[in-house]
Amino acid sequence: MDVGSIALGGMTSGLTQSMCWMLLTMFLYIKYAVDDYAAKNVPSGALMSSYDFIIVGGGSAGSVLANRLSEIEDWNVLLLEAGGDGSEIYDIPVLAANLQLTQIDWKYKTEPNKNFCRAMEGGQCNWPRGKVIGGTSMLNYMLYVRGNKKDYDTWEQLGNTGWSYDDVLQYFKKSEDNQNPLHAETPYHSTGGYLTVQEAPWHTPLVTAFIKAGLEMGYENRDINGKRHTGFMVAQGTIRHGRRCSTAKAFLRPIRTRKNLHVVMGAHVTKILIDPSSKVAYGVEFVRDGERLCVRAKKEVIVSAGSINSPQLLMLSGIGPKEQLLKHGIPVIQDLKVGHNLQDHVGVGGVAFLVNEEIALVESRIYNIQDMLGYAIFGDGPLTLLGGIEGVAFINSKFVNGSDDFPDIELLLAAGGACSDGGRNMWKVHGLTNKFYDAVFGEISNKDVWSVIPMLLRPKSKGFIALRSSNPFDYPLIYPNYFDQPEDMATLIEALKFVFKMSKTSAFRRYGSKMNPKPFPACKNISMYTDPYWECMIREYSMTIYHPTGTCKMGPNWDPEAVVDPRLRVYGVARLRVIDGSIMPNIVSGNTNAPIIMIAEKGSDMIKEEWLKNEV
Ligand SMILES: Cc1cc2nc3c(=O)[nH]c(=O)nc-3n(C[C@H](O)[C@H](O)[C@H](O)COP(=O)(O)OP(=O)(O)OC[C@H]3O[C@@H](n4cnc5c(N)ncnc54)[C@H](O)[C@@H]3O)c2cc1C
Repeated sequence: MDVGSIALGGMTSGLTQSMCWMLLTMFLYIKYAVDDYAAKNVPSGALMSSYDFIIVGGGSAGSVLANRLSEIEDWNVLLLEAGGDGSEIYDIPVLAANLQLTQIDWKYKTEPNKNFCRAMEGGQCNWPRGKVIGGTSMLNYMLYVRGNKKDYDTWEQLGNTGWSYDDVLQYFKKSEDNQNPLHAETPYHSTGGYLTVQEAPWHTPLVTAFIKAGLEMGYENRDINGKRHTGFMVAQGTIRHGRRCSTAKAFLRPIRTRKNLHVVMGAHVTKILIDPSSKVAYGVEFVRDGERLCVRAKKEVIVSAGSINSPQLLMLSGIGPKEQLLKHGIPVIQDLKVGHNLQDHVGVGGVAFLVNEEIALVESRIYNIQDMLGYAIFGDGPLTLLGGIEGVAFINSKFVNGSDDFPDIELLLAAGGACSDGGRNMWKVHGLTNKFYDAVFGEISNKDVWSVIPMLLRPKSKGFIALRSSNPFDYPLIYPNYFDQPEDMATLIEALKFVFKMSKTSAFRRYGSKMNPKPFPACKNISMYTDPYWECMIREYSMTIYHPTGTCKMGPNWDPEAVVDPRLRVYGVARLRVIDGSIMPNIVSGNTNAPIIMIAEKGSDMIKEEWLKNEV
């Protein structure tokens, strides 16, 4: 599906809206037509036979690596990306959800499981991932969240030397250009990095109500990426002048003219070439425009294809669980627990509260000439909202000790809900059946609502990724195993109870907040607002918060599950690293983009340390 038509579909109904759409598109076209979005796409004929480093995947991590490694002028770097170039249309923050199910999304689905995503088509949850330069940072919701200090200290305690919070803070700061002076002047933030971080320049009154509700419930309004983690905050995002700041824009666009970096798009890597006797990686094989090509790596191959594709590529190349590789007829080079340890943040959707004033984001209202021009010319207005998310909070359920500052629940405030686009697209993006949408949201379509998506920060349930076949173009099998561990469900129920209570604070009562009275069809025989009812809602409208991690786990050599060592080198295979979200031993207590950028910053430095030392 074409991005323009689906992303901007809501703008195209009616003559005026069509004109608005045309004006906006023309403006963005004239402003940027002369430039490539992120990089010049090198034609196959101009490729060299070998490069010092080959990076597979130009996503959140891969774009950072391409930049940092090509800082060394004597090194030649090749970045291979399966998707194409970006576009200014993808950069309109409020449209984030509309980028899903388009050609820049891999459009993964989980295998059906009766414990979750029951209201979804085929009982499968949609798992979007970016297939474009910038990867998932190009279709994410742009929230800038780092997680908890204890996450990284735990990584170190697990035997990953060099990954404590004190070690990694410098790498968060290295990439950051925080535009909020109140944050920037603290020891936790910095300015001048490639990645712009700021609040959306425009807000609805709902975010003020959210912060006030937090105060009423005993939580402070604070920088949740600073000294303490627990609290409520107006979200900061990876945006610049009100537009998305993907890693492609941040890290690749400024270095377009570097001669020692070749960026190749539309290149699907099908295999890492490894000498089976010496177990040394020496290149990659990829398919581009139907042609099979091979390139050699003089120093290293770095796999940054994300938490689904990195394990798939390793397994296709002979690195993975022995029984699984043999089942698919793949010769085993190294028997490792690739694809295991899958962790994701699961939440619950559809928790919508009606308000009695026109203060929320309703699609048909925000697509007007004034707001579009405000966006195009000044980078302001409702189109700058981070996928509609305005507030972030970290709270403690009864299962954790509040004084530890290690919250177990994150809340995301959306100034709208699944019904805010009048049933045009959001239900498809969430994978819901048409029947479910009509039953629950039909009567409140286009009404003013706010929602909170609560998410579980440290799930105990773990899943895995497995090969479907040895064909690199077949999608792998995804088993998230949400709620396998009962504690996960118990915590999420507490989160829903908190949100319900929050809707009754005076801050939200001021707008007459009232939960959507329509029960979920499968839950209608259960008393509303009881624990069994909340559980039923969670199992029906389970939602990934899109953070799969851990499938190429980093760990010390005594960890039987480890795939890479603390320097991100694949165990048993020389000159091969994995650097992306898949290396997280435990998922961080927050959104994953900033931590993955940090991982790539640190990974780049480790590579430089090792190779530059050898070259002296
Ligand atoms: C809808 C959505 C909303 C999100 N919102 C947020 C948010 O608000 N804040 C936040 O912090 N995080 C968010 N995330 C998560 C975050 O964006 C991701 O965790 C992060 O971008 C993943 O980075 P990565 O480098 O591991 O993988 P990716 O960024 O996915 O990069 C992998 C790249 O490799 C390419 N690739 C894969 N296989 C191959 C192959 N075989 N050959 C060549 N190239 C290949 C892919 O096309 C892709 O470009 C969101 C994610 C989604 C999907």
